[in-house]
Amino acid sequence: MTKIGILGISGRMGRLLAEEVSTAGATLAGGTARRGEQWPADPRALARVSDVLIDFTTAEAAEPHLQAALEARKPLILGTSGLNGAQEAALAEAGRDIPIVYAANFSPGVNLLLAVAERLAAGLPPESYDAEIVETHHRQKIDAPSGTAIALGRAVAAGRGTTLEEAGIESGRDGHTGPRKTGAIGFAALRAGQVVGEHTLLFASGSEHIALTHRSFERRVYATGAVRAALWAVRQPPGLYGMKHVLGMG
Ligand SMILES: NC(=O)C1=CN([C@@H]2O[C@H](COP(=O)(O)OP(=O)(O)OC[C@H]3O[C@@H](n4cnc5c(N)ncnc54)[C@H](OP(=O)(O)O)[C@@H]3O)[C@@H](O)[C@H]2O)C=CC1
Ligand SMILES: O=C(O)C1=N[C@H](C(=O)O)C[C@H](O)C1
Repeated sequence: MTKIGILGISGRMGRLLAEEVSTAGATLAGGTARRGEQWPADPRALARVSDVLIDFTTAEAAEPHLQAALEARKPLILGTSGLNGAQEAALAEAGRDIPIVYAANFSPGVNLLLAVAERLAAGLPPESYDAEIVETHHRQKIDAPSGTAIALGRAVAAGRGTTLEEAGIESGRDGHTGPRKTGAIGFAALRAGQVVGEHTLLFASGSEHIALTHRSFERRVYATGAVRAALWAVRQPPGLYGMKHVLGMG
């Protein structure tokens, strides 16, 4: 049985991941947490006794976790959001040595939505159709825009044959912003109550709107996907993969 180690096992996602490991017929190798009260805080020790690691923690913690996976030569499933460019570049580098599945969202629905977003963007010229992404999450979420919102923005940019950085980002508009920049991709983030995760992608021209909305009603959908990715990753050669590869959409 595959031994799965969970980095961040005390968290909202970590607790569900621990349940999903046994549901999927795998073994829980152990877990870590920041405070180390119930669980130890040493990712290296966990990596040594695990066949594969799953990380749902913070961007700050993701770096030492990546090092632990690299040192132990164990696959890593990374669901943590809020990584910066340098941290994402380090993942690409590490993918030369170990299998890594890095996904902003492990739900099947969101990964299909990403594919549809890219397709739609390819057919809707940016001169006529403004792309706006609105996301809503629970009040505890510490990063914005969400990883999924950024992934949607990247999908739109890819469909338009460019990158998010080149297209331009308009985020958190406030005050005298001036008119919208043609081709820019807009982001708005709401934090309210205990919303699990909602994302809407809007394409709006002067004469029509297309709005695509995904709502998660329970976090378990992410946990199930991440454990599925872990069982897939142990059979893969080194590489940086996404959930689309796990789902056979790559
Ligand atoms: N890709 C996807 O599908 C999804 C991604 N996420 C992302 O997963 C991450 C975690 O979300 P969530 O479970 O809600 O967060 P929580 O705050 O509930 O849990 C965070 C976990 O990480 C641990 N942790 C925090 N800081 C450190 C640190 N410096 N070193 C080691 N461990 C640390 C915490 O330990 P302690 O309890 O001791 O503080 C806790 O176990 C977020 O980035 C979120 O955006 C969430 C859902 C789906
Ligand atoms: O923090 C969360 O809760 C979530 N984070 C991920 C993100 O940033 O997109 C995935 C999901 O939306 C839930």
